Amino acid sequence: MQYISTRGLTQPHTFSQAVEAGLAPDGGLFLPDSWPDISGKLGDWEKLGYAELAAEFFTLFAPDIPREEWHSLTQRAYERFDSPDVAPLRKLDEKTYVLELFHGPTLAFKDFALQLLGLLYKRQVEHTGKRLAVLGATSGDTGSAAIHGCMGQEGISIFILYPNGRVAPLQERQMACTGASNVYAIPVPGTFDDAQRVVKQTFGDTAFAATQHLSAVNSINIARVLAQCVYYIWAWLRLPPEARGGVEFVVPTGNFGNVLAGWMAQRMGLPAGSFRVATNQNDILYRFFTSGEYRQGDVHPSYAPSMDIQAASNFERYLYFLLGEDATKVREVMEQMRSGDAVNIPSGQTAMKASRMTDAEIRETIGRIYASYGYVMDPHTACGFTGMASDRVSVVLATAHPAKFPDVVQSATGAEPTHPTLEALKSKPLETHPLEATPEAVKAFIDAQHRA
Ligand SMILES: Cc1ncc(COP(=O)(O)O)c(C=O)c1O
Ligand SMILES: N[C@@H](CCOP(=O)(O)O)C(=O)O
Repeated sequence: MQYISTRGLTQPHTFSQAVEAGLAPDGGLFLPDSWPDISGKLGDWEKLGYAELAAEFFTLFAPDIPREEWHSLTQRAYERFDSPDVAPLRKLDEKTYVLELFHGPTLAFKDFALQLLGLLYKRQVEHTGKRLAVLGATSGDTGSAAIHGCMGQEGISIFILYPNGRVAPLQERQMACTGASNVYAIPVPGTFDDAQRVVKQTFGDTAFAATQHLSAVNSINIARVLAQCVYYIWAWLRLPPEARGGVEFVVPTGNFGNVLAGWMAQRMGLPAGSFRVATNQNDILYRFFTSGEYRQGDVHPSYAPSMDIQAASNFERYLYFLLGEDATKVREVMEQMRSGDAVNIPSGQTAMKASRMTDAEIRETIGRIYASYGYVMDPHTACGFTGMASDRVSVVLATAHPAKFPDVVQSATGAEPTHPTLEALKSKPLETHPLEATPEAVKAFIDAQHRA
């Protein structure tokens, strides 16, 4: 299997090459050039543990890495999760399940891909001898998960840009209190979208990217999305058989990587029913899926800060399919979006459902679900608990631990959620490297800190 770019101007890459690059040199996103059919494998996969399932899944997409090595990689990636199930599926009632994706080292779903990606980077450094500069933007969770996947690793420096003052205080501590010498937590002015734009512009300097061995750690990296497909398969296999076919996955969404992973699993033959994109008040995706118009607006800080996003990177992968896998059309539409114009796209048969929530509704929902089930959830997960389907089972993806966002959770439930990992961070010194939000500033900083 090879990996092609959504913009059609990049030579096909192997899995390892696509992972190393992250973003395709033509500015597009990598996708597999063919899709395996997993429907016949689900019966065998039902007996596997999480790490084994992930290994079997990846052997279909990355034949350049031997199967035994995949098993060793996934075993190591998921051994630090604090639940034996890795991704436990909790039943709230006959119609409602929660897939808990916050049992990894940084207490957010990003650990599923980033623990593995850290090991893939390590392997890459060992195989090629090249020192990698890993670069990413975060609205809070990707940054800490990426840092925990890479910190202390020989041959890797990691640079994470985040919007100054717009991530939760504990998320910032997870990035800036590691004490690791290869980690650079970089607050920049503006929003997550500004940080992500600067990261993409930095990759746009292909000579710089090549000289510094730059790799993208956001879900623009195809390994991120593939790793996230696995927990949809896992959850589907854990549902009662009669609930599986129609199941609706409800996915708190910002950069569109998480829900795209589920949709891709369905495209490979996972017989899931439907997907609902759950947004906060930054509702560009809600507006798209309900009207067909993709129009960027201003970002407004919310109780679910990791989803304060208006320019969802992975939407480009979805667009590629909506536009009939026509890379020329993707280039045209992406250019239209870049110049700030609204874009109208027929959503057609592949349309997902969508919902949105204001801050007041998020707080009310956390309180209501706690009162009804005794279940405490974080504000991103709460965005999923509206407009539940009445005719089928729903699985809501719980994307972060409530203790990462103690203020809103405490105001909704009356009790402060805590976690020992986060408590330990409170007394540690913060080390940040503030920069201007420009590719020039970022390149100069990487140049000064990273020995390629
Ligand atoms: C806690 C949490 N929930 C949901 C999301 C949305 O995920 P995605 O960006 O993959 O759509 C994010 C990040 O955006 C997040 O950090
Ligand atoms: N919510 C994310 C935003 C970046 O998403 P990614 O999946 O593209 O890395 C975050 O926590 O940073």
